[in-house]
Amino acid sequence: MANLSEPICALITPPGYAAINVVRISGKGSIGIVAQYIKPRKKLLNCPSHRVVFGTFYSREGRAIDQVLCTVFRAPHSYTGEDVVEISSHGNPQIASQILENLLLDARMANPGEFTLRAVLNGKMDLPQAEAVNDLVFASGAMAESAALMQVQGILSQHLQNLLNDISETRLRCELAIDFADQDLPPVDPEDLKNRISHILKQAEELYAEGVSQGKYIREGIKISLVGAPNSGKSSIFNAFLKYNRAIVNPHPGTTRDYLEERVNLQGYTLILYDTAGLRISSDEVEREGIERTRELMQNSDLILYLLPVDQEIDWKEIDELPSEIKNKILWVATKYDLITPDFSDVKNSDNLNGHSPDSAIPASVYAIEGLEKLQQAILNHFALPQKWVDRPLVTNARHLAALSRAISSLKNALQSIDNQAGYEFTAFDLIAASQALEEILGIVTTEDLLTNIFNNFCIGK
Ligand SMILES: Nc1nc2c(c(=O)[nH]1)N(C=O)[C@@H](CNc1ccc(C(=O)N[C@@H](CCC(=O)O)C(=O)O)cc1)CN2
Ligand SMILES: Nc1nc2c(ncn2[C@@H]2O[C@H](COP(=O)(O)OP(=O)(O)OP(=O)(O)O)[C@@H](O)[C@H]2O)c(=O)[nH]1
Ligand SMILES: [Mg+2]
Repeated sequence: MANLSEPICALITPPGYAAINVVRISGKGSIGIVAQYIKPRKKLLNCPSHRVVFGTFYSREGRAIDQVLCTVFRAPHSYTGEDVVEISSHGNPQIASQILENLLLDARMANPGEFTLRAVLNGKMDLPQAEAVNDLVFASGAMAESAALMQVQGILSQHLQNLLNDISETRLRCELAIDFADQDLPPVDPEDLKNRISHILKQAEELYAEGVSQGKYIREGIKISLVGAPNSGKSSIFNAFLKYNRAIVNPHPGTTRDYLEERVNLQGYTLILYDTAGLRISSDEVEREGIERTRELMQNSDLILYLLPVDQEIDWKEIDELPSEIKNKILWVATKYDLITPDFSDVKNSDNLNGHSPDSAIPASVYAIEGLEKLQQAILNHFALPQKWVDRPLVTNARHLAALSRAISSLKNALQSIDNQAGYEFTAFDLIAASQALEEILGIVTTEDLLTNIFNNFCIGK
């Protein structure tokens, strides 16, 4: 790993013209490095932490480059835990480049995520907090933002730490039973041990279940494909969700051939919508390829909106032949419902479909006022997602979920070992394995590979 505390610098605002640009330098001697270029020099050198100095930045040859504000953070009281200076200049990219060029005489360019990596290595934050910093930067909706912020604030870490403490205490009891088995101590009560482990297991399982059913959708968005017979109104619904005419809509069946993908925000959630080629037996080679892609998309979607237009005969054979794992993620939608009634305020699901649709079909129309409202609500209800914001520990990250799942297996083994009267060594062993899995999430045990992997996905300057 690169020399910790060696000064690193980067532009931390987007490159280009702006009101202000900010260049950050962190590491040993950062304040002195910047002071070489700033007048009044002494004022910067003597500046206490968390203060701002107004001055002029001069190039090494002595040419004035810009009037700047330097914000000083003194180790360990900074984002990275090192000495940090942030130099705000007028937002001309050439000015920022010149500032950076001068700093690069004594510092090197920061790698992606390197400031945050240092924050982790200097104990300013743990790994889930650092990962959440990146999630926060790339969050695509209010829900993802609130979940990431919870994690940045350490709410998830604290919860995991509590679980770790409970596991440790339980393990200690097992070890006492092993070490002092031959002494005259009150014997360890297996029921008490089981209760303790069950309690930990329950919390871990809840965290996992919520992570799988909500966390992933919050962080990565919900993949929803629009499928149905040709002309069932897929592209129209797609456009209505996007609020612009992205896809071609036409009375001619078979209009959409390849699928289209677009992201749209729904009440703070990101929906990744796919408009697809209509499902039907076709002799046209291009259309057949499109239909094949639709089938693949259905496999990969979190939810399928299967459109059943109220004015067409429905091909039940096509639907019956769908495999059950596909059927399980279908929401039936009765499209073009305005042809039955233009007023959506009092329609119930499924009424008036002439027996064409399953009972639970949701009425929808792109031509009626509020014609999509029931559908949008049904989508959110389907995932039982939080309505306002995330206000409790939530696992959103695949790495965390995988480790949590291993912790759960080990806790189950620990319970089993008590039931089997295998000996408390085995229980203690399983509890250690559970702890290790949780410690992996927190980054208590890490490898350079893991860190490189995580921080490579960050942007420069973070
Ligand atoms: N200008 C600027 N804005 C920013 C950041 C930054 O680094 N610079 N941040 C990051 O990218 C985020 C804020 N994160 C930060 C976290 C800790 C400290 C800090 O100075 N911590 C000290 C003092 C804490 C205190 O006074 O309570 C410490 O931990 O000791 C600064 C920024 C978002 N906004
Ligand atoms: N009355 C009514 N007509 C609709 C509605 N939605 C779509 N249509 C009409 O139905 C026809 C087909 O719409 P599309 O959105 O192109 O249907 P599609 O499922 O994408 O069709 P393909 O791409 O050919 O499979 C068009 O003439 C639309 O104007 C609706 O809500 N109400
Ligand atoms: Mg279409």
